[in-house]
Amino acid sequence: MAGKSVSAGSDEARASRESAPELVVVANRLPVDLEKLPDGSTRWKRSPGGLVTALEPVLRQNHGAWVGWPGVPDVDVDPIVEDGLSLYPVTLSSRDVTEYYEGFSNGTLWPLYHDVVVKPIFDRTWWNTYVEVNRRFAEETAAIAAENATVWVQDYQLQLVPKMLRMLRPDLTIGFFQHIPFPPIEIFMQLPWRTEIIEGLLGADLVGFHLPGGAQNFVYLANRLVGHPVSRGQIGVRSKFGEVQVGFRTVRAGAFPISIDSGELDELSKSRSIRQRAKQIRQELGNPRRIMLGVDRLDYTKGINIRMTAIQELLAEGRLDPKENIFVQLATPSRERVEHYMHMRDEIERQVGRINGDFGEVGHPVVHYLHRPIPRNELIAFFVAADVMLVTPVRDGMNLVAKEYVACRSDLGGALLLSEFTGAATELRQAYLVNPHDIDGVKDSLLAALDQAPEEGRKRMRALRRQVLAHDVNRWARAFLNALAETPHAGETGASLRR
Ligand SMILES: O=P(O)(O)OC[C@H]1O[C@H](O[C@H]2O[C@H](CO)[C@@H](O)[C@H](O)[C@H]2O)[C@H](O)[C@@H](O)[C@@H]1O
Ligand SMILES: Nc1ccn([C@@H]2O[C@H](COP(=O)(O)OP(=O)(O)O)[C@@H](O)[C@H]2O)c(=O)n1
Repeated sequence: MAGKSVSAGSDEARASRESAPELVVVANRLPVDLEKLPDGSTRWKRSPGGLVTALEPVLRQNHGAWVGWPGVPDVDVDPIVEDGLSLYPVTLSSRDVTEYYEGFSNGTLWPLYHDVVVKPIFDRTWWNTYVEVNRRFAEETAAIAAENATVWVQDYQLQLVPKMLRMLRPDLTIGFFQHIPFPPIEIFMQLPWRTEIIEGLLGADLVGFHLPGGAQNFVYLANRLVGHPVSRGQIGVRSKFGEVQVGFRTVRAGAFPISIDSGELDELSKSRSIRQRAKQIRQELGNPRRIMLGVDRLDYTKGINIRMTAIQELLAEGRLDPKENIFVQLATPSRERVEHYMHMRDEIERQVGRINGDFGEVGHPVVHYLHRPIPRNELIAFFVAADVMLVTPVRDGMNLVAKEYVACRSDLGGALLLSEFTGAATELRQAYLVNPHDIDGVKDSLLAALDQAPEEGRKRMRALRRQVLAHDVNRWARAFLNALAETPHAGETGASLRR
């Protein structure tokens, strides 16, 4: 792979950086996944998700590059170097996938950062592999980034990369964005490697979070665990950053709530083909009076079991008529070899079976459950068809699904039931907000959303759409990159980007 045998600081490496990328995104996954076909050949498939949509145009404008894992273990793929956007794959072995991705990232950090909803596993072997893989990402990035380039590291899988990268390439301007919640102090303090993680993040010039609370927690921990002087004021949204003084460097921390390509979704959802498909979906479901919808990765943080319990109890109490109300749950398979994910799948599938067993009829199940990825346009048609969208996580960094639903409702129809414990709830105040731990509250709000008067529904949806359409993903990326360009280090190195 390019640059691997050349040390980042050598003259040879410096010379080869003249045409090198000035903006580099580093993320656990590449924007494309390598797919292995039955005949043994491979092909690239675009990865879905807001991150790719957000960053791809900015990267193209700046002849940028993306460093990441191609999504399958044990494949050594060559970089794809193009004028627009270049891709630099980082190879992960099967052991890396088990210990760094499924283990430390998703068996330790994911549950710890999501309020310890399930018990995190603290395994020293996993930690060692996490360090080793983070080093590999840092080395790959150091080898390809242009002199004084801007590097934007993404998410909890790569929290050590900023410090490692700064040591290899002090000329770089480094940003980091955390896509999941950054936990309260008492929870974070459980982590045996808490100081190393904070020091890793402090290698960045700007550390971004979805919410001010996450940024505030980080600043506090930088003082408590590493003893750095820190600012004391309240951190705002896209403004009023926190500061940590690391020797002569000032590290900033800020809140930048991510969003979606709202304009594109709005347009797509108005197209004739999507409208027709939405109508057809209703027909295929037997033209029920009301359709409830859930769309999630199958993850225990998403509260899929909670909405099932609420529906089951409402049916049992006779407050929801199974002949008139249908629930569709679209669940994308996720992290399937991690134990807690297996348990959650079993629990959900038991609930589906029980509800249909108790309340369904032959040919008329109450719950329609699909466990597979859904094509983008099909998903949009479901959003258009649904009367109530159920988003009930026990904790979620943002939750883009909630914003996607709103963007797809130019007809001002539908209602959004939204957990208070999602990042999205801080912006989508006109949703039916619920505490997912309060099942009675969830049931009452679900009925209120199903029975809302049309004018009340339109009023809420109009306000929600105003928020989502005005704050799109492009604005998120620009706000972060502009703040990064204004950090003291960026000023010194003269980093400037076309944005
Ligand atoms: O890569 P996977 O292990 O398959 O997981 C998918 C992504 O899940 C997480 O998403 C988070 O980011 C979203 C966008 O900021 C946010 O809306 C959501 O609340 C988060 O859970 C994870 O953080 C990503 O790294 C994964 O790629
Ligand atoms: N069955 C599904 C479920 C989600 N998705 C997409 O996956 C993304 C999920 O983002 P999110 O922020 O809500 O949650 P995470 O899965 O990133 O934690 C959204 O863009 C969904 O539209 C999908 O394509 N198919």
